Parts: sequence; structure tokens; C-alpha cells
Amino acid sequence: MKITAARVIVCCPGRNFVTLKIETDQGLTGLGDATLNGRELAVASYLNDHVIPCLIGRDAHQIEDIWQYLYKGAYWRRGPVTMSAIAAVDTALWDLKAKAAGLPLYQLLGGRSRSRVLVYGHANGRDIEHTVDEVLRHREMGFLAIRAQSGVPGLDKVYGVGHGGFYEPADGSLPSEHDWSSEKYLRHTPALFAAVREAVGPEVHLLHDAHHRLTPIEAARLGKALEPFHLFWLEDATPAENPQAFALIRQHTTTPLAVGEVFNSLWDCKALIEQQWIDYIRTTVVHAGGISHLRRIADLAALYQVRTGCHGATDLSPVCMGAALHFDTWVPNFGIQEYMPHTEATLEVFPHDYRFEQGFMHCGETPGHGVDIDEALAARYPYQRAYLPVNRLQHDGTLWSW
Ligand SMILES: O=C(O)C(=O)C[C@H](O)[C@H](O)CO
Ligand SMILES: [Mg+2]
Repeated sequence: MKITAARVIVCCPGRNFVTLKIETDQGLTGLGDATLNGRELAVASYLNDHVIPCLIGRDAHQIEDIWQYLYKGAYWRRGPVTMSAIAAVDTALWDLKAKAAGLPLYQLLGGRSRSRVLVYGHANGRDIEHTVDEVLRHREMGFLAIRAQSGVPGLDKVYGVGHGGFYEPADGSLPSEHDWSSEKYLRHTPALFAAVREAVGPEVHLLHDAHHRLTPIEAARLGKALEPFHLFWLEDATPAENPQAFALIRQHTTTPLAVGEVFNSLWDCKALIEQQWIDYIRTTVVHAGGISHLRRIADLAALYQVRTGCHGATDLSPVCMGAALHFDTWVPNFGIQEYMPHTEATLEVFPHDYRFEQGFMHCGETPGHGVDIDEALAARYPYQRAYLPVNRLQHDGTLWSW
């Protein structure tokens, strides 16, 4: 099955998505997500200008060789742009192989390890009361695991909290500015979880994302303060460029830790997993080299009882979600999958066969990963430049992690 053409489709049905479509001499096509929020066109160029010319004429079945060719062959290894581009090729090739075999993708990975995929939803509120209401609303919708984020008194805009309507953090044609105070956040967050736990009782899994904004010792303090409320996980407690920072957090708290949505290779995860400094690894298909590389990360994690918790925000396209759900259906050390519903416009551009039911997602049974693109419709939503916000410390304007 020879690759005859490949094309990058950039569209903005409510937000930007970059999709790679690979065509073959057998008439089959495969799709891969290449969306890198706020840096979309860099990946589109990487694919168009540097990767696609190397794909034409290759055997689409040689997924591993093509992966190595793009990774080692670039000489310049890793990084989010490179690894998202490789991920798109890899995902499209797995989609093609599964279509050629006439099987849903999870069957090629080794078959079903579970009947359905536990997902967590997002409850965001402007204050504690509003967040509690949102958590209860998500429980009514059937979610068994819910991430809770709330506005912080004295801070104007905070990560994870929408300003009415559909939550989309990439909100400006230049980066918008948020203000930050770790002191205010650390005073507020334990009270938030005390109220949420009191309202939902012991059964619902609760999650929280500190979104890289704390220092290691502040993160340790938060983890300790949240212990009575038994979180499923505390995510991105501190930036993870220096994995050793998690050793410090670990010494102080039994709150489970999740990290890795910004990672793009096994090498980012290695020390955190091997030292058992984390409990969940958040890498997903689009930003970590596709199904082939994600499988390697999960296999390493399994040796240390670290489980998967794939990133699944709305800036990952339905193509990524479809592929991730096949991965989740197979991966033995599955933990949980993040799930934020896409807008109606996005779902129309990307017809898909996965579905949400009573707190779980189900991947479909159609051959491949089960997600397509309506190119004519996509063409009606041209790219719009959009950036993620930046954070500045409230008291003096120092640039901080967002
Ligand atoms: O979903 C999450 O946990 C996130 O932290 C979402 C990220 O902010 C988002 O994907 C950035 O593009
Ligand atoms: Mg996160």
C-alpha cells in the first residue's frame, strides 16, 4: 500500500485544528491530528515543507520504519513541533493499517482490555458555590470523575475558569494577560475541595489541575492540604522540566500526582516514572509521537505501576480523541481519560463514531480510529490566529507560568 499523496488541512470551526490526510494507491485514506495550540502553523509548515515530500512512495504499512525515519532522520530530535508532526503521520498510518485490515484500531494494538473508558469531565465556576453547582451538574450528566477549578477571590482571570459559555483558553489574537498570586490560590483551593467533597460525598472521583503555577514546596503544601478530600489526582503541581522537583512533593504528600500533557517524548517521562514520583502519565497521541510512541511510554509506566491519564482538552481534535480512545481501550495500565466535549461545529467537521454514556466513553467498531473530516465544511472555517494567555504575578508583574 503506497503513499501517493498527503495533505495538511487547517480549519477553525470554533478553534484551530491541523489535520494530516494521507492517501494511498489502494484508495484508502488515513487521518492524524497535528494540532499544537497557539503554534498551529509551525506544525503545518513542518509537515508541508519537510515531512510530506519524504512520505510519497513509501509503504504505508511500515509504520515503525517511517516513525524512525522521521525521528532519527531529522537529526534534530524531539520538541513539540517535531513530535506533533510525527504523531500526525503515525496516527494516519495506524488508521490506514486498521482500515486495510478491516478492523477497529484497538484490535491491532492487541485487542480490548476493558469494556469502556472512564473519563473525567470539567466543572468550572466563578467561585466555590458556582463550582459546587457545576460539579453536581456534571454528576447529574453521569460523570463519575470530575475536575473542579474555581475562580480565586482577588484574581481577575484564572486558568480553567470560563467566562460564560464554552471554555476556550486560546482567546486572543495576541496573548491576553492573567494575574497570579500563589498565596491567594493556596488559601482558596483547600476550601473549594472541602465544599465540593461535602456536596458530592465519597464516591465521585475529584481531580484538580494546578497548571504549573506552584513552586515545589507550595505544591507539597497543597497536596498535603488536599489529602482529607481524597483526590484522584493533582495535576501539573509544578513545572516538570526538572523532574527532581517531584521528589520533594512526594516526600510531603500522599495526594496522587499526574504530569505530562506538555511532554512530547519518553525521555521527558523517564525519570518521573522510574523514580515513581508520579502516579499518572498525561501524554497523549498528538503531542507525544502518535500511537507508536505513546505505547512505549505506557509500557515503561506499567513497570512502575504508573497509569495513563491522556490529555483530552478541546484543543486536541476529535481525530486525537478517536485514536486515544482506541489506545485507552487496549492499554493494560489505563487510569482515566480527560474528556471535554467539542463544539457542535467541530463535531460536524469531524464525523466520528465514539460516544459518551454514563461517565464512560466508547470507541466505535468501524475500521480505523473511527474519525473522518468533512473537507468541504472545514474549508468554510479558515484559520484564525489565537494565543494562549500569559500569567503575571499580581504584586509586581513578573512573568509566571500560566
Ligand atoms: O486539559 C488540561 O488539563 C489542560 O491543562 C489544558 C491545557 O491548558 C490546554 O490543552 C492548553 O492548550
Ligand atoms: Mg492540564
